[in-house]
Amino acid sequence: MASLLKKSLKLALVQLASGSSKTHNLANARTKVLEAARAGANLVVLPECFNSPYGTKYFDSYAETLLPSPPSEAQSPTFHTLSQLAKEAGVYLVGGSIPERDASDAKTLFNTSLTFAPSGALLATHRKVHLFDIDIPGKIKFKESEVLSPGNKITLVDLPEYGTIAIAICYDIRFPELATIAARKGAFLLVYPGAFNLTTGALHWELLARARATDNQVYVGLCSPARDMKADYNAWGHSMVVDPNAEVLQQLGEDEGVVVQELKAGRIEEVRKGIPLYTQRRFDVYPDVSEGGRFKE
Ligand SMILES: NC(=O)CCC(=O)C(=O)O
Repeated sequence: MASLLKKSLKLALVQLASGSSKTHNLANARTKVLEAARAGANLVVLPECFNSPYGTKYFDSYAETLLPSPPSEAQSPTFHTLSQLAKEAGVYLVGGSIPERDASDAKTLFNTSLTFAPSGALLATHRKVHLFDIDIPGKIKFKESEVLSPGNKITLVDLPEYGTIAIAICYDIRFPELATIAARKGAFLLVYPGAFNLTTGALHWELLARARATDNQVYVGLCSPARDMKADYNAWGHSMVVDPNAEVLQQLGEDEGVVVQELKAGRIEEVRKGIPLYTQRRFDVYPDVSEGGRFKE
């Protein structure tokens, strides 16, 4: 059986400490991505909302317009920084996410991830599909939908030398259908830039990463901002890489840092041979969600 991951790849997760200065956040991202590239990374991931503080009151003032593509420098300094950086570092770069302003309706905002090739070309755009609306009394209330609109597609990205990865953002990880469709379409890695918090991070961050790996027998990478107890929103941190057998290969703590992990060609097939879910599914009993006809690439 051909390996989904065609050749071994070094994945880097950059757990960035972002603050209120977009200029500083972009410069810091550049320093850390170049550091990851020097450590041998082929694919580098930044956190959710890496160029701004995370919070509904910030999205409008930090938002950038991404269309027409490529946007001008004035429309999206972040697009240009990431594109140049991918090229300078010679890596595939999943640019975490940024607040995006719809080009045709200035009031409409999205939480959007941009992925660039080592040539600097934009490969994919993912708008967060499931907005983070929760209310746990006495703990945390957050309502992204007050200011953001949801995306409406699953995002698969072909990295020609390596294979296909799937990009989704944070709360998207709670919806197993999205991950399963991506895996059944051939993704070897599910990447989630994400900013969990001290309540749900402690409960579910690792659990969800390992669950999505277990369900789908693929690699999973979660990339968080560093924790800042002076910020309005305290990110959980703990960026982690999980293998197709749900083992946590590496995990950061709360502080800024970079983790570089080799993903091995053949490992997915080894795990699937041992526990052959892929040949045991009962689509005569329940539908194959990846063949539902509503899948949009
Ligand atoms: N930024 C987010 O989507 C946070 C998601 C989260 O914390 C969760 O528990 O889910």
